[in-house]
Amino acid sequence: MKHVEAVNRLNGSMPKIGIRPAVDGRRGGIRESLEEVTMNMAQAVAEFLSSHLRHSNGLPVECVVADTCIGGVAEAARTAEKFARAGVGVSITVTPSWCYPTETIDTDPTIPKAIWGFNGTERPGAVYLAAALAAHNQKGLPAFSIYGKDVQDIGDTTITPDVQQKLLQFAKAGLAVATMRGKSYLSMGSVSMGIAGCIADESFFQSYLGMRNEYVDMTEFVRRMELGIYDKEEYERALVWTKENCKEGGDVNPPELTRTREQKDQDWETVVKMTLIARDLMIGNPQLDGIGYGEEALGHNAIAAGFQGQRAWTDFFPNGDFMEAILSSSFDWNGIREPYVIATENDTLNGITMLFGHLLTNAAQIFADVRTYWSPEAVKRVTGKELEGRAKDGVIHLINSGPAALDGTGTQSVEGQPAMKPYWDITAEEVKQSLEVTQWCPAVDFFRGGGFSTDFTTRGGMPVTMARINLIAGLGHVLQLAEGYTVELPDDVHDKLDQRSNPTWPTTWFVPNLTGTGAFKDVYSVMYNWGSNHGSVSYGHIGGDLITLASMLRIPVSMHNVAEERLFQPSAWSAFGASDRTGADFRACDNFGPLYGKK
Ligand SMILES: C[C@H](O)[C@@H](O)[C@@H](O)C(=O)CO
Ligand SMILES: [Mn+2]
Repeated sequence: MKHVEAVNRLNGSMPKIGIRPAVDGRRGGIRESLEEVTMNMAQAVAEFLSSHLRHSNGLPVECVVADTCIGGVAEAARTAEKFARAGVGVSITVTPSWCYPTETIDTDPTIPKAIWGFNGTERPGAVYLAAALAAHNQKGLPAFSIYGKDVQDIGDTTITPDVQQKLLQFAKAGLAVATMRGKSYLSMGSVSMGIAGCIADESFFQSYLGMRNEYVDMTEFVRRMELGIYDKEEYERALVWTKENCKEGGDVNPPELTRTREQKDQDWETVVKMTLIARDLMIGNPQLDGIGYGEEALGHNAIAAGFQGQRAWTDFFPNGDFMEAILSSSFDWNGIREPYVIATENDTLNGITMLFGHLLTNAAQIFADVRTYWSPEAVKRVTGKELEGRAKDGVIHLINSGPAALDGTGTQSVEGQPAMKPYWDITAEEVKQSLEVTQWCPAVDFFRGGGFSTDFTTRGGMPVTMARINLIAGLGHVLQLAEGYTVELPDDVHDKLDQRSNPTWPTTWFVPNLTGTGAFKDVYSVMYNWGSNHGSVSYGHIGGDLITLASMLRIPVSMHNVAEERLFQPSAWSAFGASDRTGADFRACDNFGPLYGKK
């Protein structure tokens, strides 16, 4: 299976990182002595970031360095102009020396910004850092502070590990902010079964994310299927691939609800067409121009989407599970490629959480219902077995029909452990294995129109982060997250518990890392404090990255289990209460307000 080449699927070029070497503007010795050291520092950061980061579509991350050191306002303005022309979406100012703060800082309010003030003392880089941050804070332009732990010698261009970690955490989150800006969330359908998260809150998308909302009625799928508005060649190829690679699972329906072989064969054709159509709706497809559908060829510039499905569609047509699962996965009949971000039930808030996770990890996400907390006692009662190992204090059952990416099987690995990787690191063998352990079961009674649900169980031992954005009247949007691990239960225990829920759906057994207090007192408390029916699961312990991203967007984080050392928010946040970081986050987000407009 080939890797699909890195391409930008959406309009607009990928955002760049702008590096700003700030210098003491005084001539006659001082500036001259600093020019080279400062520019070297900028080059070192540019080199470091572009060699460590890639965009989620696989394209390299490019850095743009200012033409000259920035000693005052004229050079700051020239740099801003260069950055605007180059498409810079994130800025990092670096300096080993004192400079004039208000003259040299980046004042573009919508660009996430950081300052690395070199920890040396031959020249006062940290004094500038503190004064420049004070200026940012005074002017309402929150910025991130990067200050190495150990003193270095002037001229030393090494980036110490603590500085590297901060640069990466900042840059990844900043690029996510810049990447989603100007893109769309496409609602295919509207509100599914009364789930409030499906109601697109346009002011959130516009003011907080800088995104547009686009909408299509689900009848658009019918029109495109009936009029043949899809690429017929691709459809034939997709159907052959699907028949060869997607194993139909057992039908658990009672005889009166079992669909005939003929109906099922037709359902396969429909779900494959739906997949092509949803993707074309999101990003367009030049092939459609060739068959006379120029407007459809353009798509909705959607970086994320959701499909209402239930019930308006699924009462009559096959469900969206195949479409959602395949698009959310890192491959299809065209090869191994970037996953699409698709929320089942058009839960926009979970869809955006998936987008955050995708842009931060570059990998696929698992969308799931947060369905059941199983205490050790309840498991014992039902199965007669004790939970053991990581599962010993109870587990949370994540399970939903729909878009759990097949990457969620855990058949990819990093150093022998299950993982979900960026598409360019995934091997053909890993894809094959994920298809082998997945069955596509005829949909159950919820879905009168048939369809096929993905059934697999996630391998245990994968470090993951479950997250979710919630909307609270009067407060606004808040993010919650829990870092933890997937676990595997012994087959007999798994089967008993799975049978009680829906054995035709994908299961992830999740155990959060506990801190012993608050929402992380025990596994039950995590379930109890979850803000909605859905969660999005990302590979890795990315809580720190999510918190950094949320702070850039001014979305407070209400619940997390991330150690203090990994929290990295704009420097102003500490002015809102340094000993109560969660409360400070709420106050700071409220104070500065959304990046792109009014609350
Ligand atoms: C099939 C059912 O309607 C499920 O889809 C339902 O339990 C949900 O997923 C609700 O989020
Ligand atoms: Mn659901």
